Amino acid sequence: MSGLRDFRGRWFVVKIGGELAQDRPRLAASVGAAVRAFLDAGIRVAVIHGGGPQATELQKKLGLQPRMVAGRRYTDEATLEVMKMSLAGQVSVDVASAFRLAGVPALCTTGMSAGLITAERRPPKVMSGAGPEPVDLGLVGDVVGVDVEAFRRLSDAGFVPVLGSLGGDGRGQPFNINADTVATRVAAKLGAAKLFLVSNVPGVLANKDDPSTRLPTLTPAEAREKIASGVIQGGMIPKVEESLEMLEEGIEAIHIVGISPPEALLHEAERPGSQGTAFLRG
Ligand SMILES: Nc1ncnc2c1ncn2[C@@H]1O[C@H](COP(=O)(O)OP(=O)(O)O)[C@@H](O)[C@H]1O
Ligand SMILES: CC(=O)N[C@@H](CCC(=O)OP(=O)(O)O)C(=O)O
Repeated sequence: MSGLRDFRGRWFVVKIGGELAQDRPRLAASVGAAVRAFLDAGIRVAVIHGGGPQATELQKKLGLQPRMVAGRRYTDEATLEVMKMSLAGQVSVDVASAFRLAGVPALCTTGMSAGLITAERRPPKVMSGAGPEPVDLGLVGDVVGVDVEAFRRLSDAGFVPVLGSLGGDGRGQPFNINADTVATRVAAKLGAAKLFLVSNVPGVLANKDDPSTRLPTLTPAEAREKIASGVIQGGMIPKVEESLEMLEEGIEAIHIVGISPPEALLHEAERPGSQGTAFLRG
């Protein structure tokens, strides 16, 4: 067990899945309260949020057909407009509202602002689960830079930077980026002590349909075995794969955790493995 004060002056990065932003009071009571406690302990916090379900709903309202390829959204010009509207609009304001409720000074924007997240267009790639041909996802970006100094200045000024998962290149072209990807890259570049991927499940489950089968801790070797044996599937695969890659780049611990009970995130930070799944190095 480690006290939060042991992390004074270090960074914690928290990723919020879009689904969680749909219930603001619940988000405030769980993630909001935990972030408030981190700040009170002198920890620097950055937040990345997604907005997948909201974007899908808006696409459908506009008569557009969402096209997901191996968990990533094919993004043409019209889809990028939808991502701007949902990530920088609806979800950003809903997340700001939850943090306001929790007394957290969140500055909500996207990675497009200043030079926070630099991205470049992802070249066509063969993707696991999407056949043998390289897939061109359109205006989807890879993170190639994080302005660590800008994060630090916002934190020094008393703000919690909260970013929707858009990034831009030197010519100002915005790209849609998976929010788990942004969060893992930001955590690695900030040298974060902890990354929390807060999702709609309580952690990695031995049986994905039974929340009582949560695995408290996983080493990289165990996690790879669980992917190979099919225990970890679907949306959880990229989350775990990216996490393992980032552990190698220096993040000390990654926690996949839910928001039920509301104290789950805070208790997981204090006692790794008590409420979620903690990935620990080696
Ligand atoms: N072993 C597993 N443990 C937990 N969740 C799993 C597992 N295998 C597959 N999943 C699925 O992964 C989903 C979480 O990924 P995703 O929907 O991409 O989350 P988010 O929107 O928070 O990024 C869960 O809702 C669950 O359906
Ligand atoms: C390229 C790509 O797939 N981008 C994601 C960005 C939002 C996201 O990641 O939202 P969640 O965290 O709610 O899943 C998307 O368009 O859905």
